[in-house]
Amino acid sequence: MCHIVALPYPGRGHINPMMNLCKLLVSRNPNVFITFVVTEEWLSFIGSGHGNHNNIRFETIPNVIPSELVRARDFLAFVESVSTKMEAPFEKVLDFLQVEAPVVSAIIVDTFLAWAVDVGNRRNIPVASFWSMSASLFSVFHHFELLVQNGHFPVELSERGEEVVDYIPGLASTKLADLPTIFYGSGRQTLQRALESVSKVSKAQCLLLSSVYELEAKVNDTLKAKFPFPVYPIGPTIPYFEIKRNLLTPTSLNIKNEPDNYFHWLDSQPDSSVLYVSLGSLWSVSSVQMDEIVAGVRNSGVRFFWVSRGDTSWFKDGCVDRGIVVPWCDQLKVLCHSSIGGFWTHCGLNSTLEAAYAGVPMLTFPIMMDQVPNSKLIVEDWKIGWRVKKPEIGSESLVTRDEITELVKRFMDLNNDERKAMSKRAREVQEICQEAVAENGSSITNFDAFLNDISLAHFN
Ligand SMILES: O=c1ccn([C@@H]2O[C@H](COP(=O)(O)OP(=O)(O)O[C@H]3O[C@H](CO)[C@@H](O)[C@H](O)[C@H]3O)[C@@H](O)[C@H]2O)c(=O)[nH]1
Repeated sequence: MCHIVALPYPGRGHINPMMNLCKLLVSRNPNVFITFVVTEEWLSFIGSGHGNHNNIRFETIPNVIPSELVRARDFLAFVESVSTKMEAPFEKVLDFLQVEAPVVSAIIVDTFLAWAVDVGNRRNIPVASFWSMSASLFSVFHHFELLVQNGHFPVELSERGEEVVDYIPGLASTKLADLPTIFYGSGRQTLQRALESVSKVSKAQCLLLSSVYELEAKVNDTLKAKFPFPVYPIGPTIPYFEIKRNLLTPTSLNIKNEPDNYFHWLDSQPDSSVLYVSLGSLWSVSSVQMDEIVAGVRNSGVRFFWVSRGDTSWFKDGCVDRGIVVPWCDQLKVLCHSSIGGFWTHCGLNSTLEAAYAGVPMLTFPIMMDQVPNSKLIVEDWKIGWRVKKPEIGSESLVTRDEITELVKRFMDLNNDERKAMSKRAREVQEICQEAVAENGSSITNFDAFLNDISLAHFN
């Protein structure tokens, strides 16, 4: 029996891919047993949804960090708590597990929980660091010194945002304004913590990337060459294994017990006619900008499926005749429905990869952090999306309702030649993702190699 302890960073965009990776591991090998460690609050959010897997069980640590419900209000305080308060209770969980059989064979930890690498090393337990963002971004952090050496850090984006960075190993040329906001804009105070986390990876025994090898081949090769230990791209770490068989039969995606059965609504819409709108699980845009987005999409006359995260104030006049507003949904299943023709996204990596896997073109509206370079990947490198919001050079600008209306109309017009080319490319990228997770595909091969490493204690 191979007992793995999984420790995700406490946020939806990190817990989901870690859970998906764990489900895949136990499905590849029935001798794998996983203890998934989250805060008590997070267990209350996810327990019922994920708790029915025989070989995955939960352990909790107390709520020593700010609640998920308020963490976006003071992100710096949240990052500091996560960096300093979780270690001691996590050690207690390990103490408890270590007197139990089976012994812990490995820890998989989110890269941003740098301290857990030291915990594993002190106890002689191999640590696999899991990076839930793009491989390209990992390379940028890992080679941060090059930005400094080339005079690109620190800089004012308003003066130099158009300058090109072409020296990060494996990374396609990119403008400074397309680098993560943590370097030059919002979240800057947490940069030091992020850099420490990435540099701590060299003390782990393996690196798991949520990247699809073929979609970031150069940068994945660079990282493999860089580290003395295995680097495994295993993406997309999305729940494709839960829908794979149903992909081509939309009505069978129906969830019988879903209280608001939005799949019925989707079933009744024409193919590729619906714009799916979701801005992820945490961040929000300003309310002035939100007014413009809602008005712009509505005025376009395009059908829409809107995830409100419970805030329906923008739709209180009830005027949603061509659309549906839900508090939350089964996102990948929705994206795979044949009526979905586009995704207005904030470019979180999970959403990005879910759209890529589903072959759905994107309208990109990054809010912060890695979402900015993800937007560049989507639009310029993979060519499966258009930008709504240009990278910020200087002060934050508003995208108006009229601009949005015009863009959404063109984007959802299936007869538009530019749109046709983008849809074709989206299908090619979809094929790349689906091949990566097919038997003998790059990600599945990497999963198996990782499992083999753990069971043979091959790390080092
Ligand atoms: O109605 C919904 C909306 C979202 N989701 C899921 O929520 C997750 C959202 O993840 P992501 O798209 O990555 O966005 P964030 O929650 O914002 O993710 C954080 O974590 C990501 C991975 O590190 C980063 O790329 C983002 O910038 C960061 O904000 C995905 O699994 C979605 O499938 C649902 O299940 N239902």
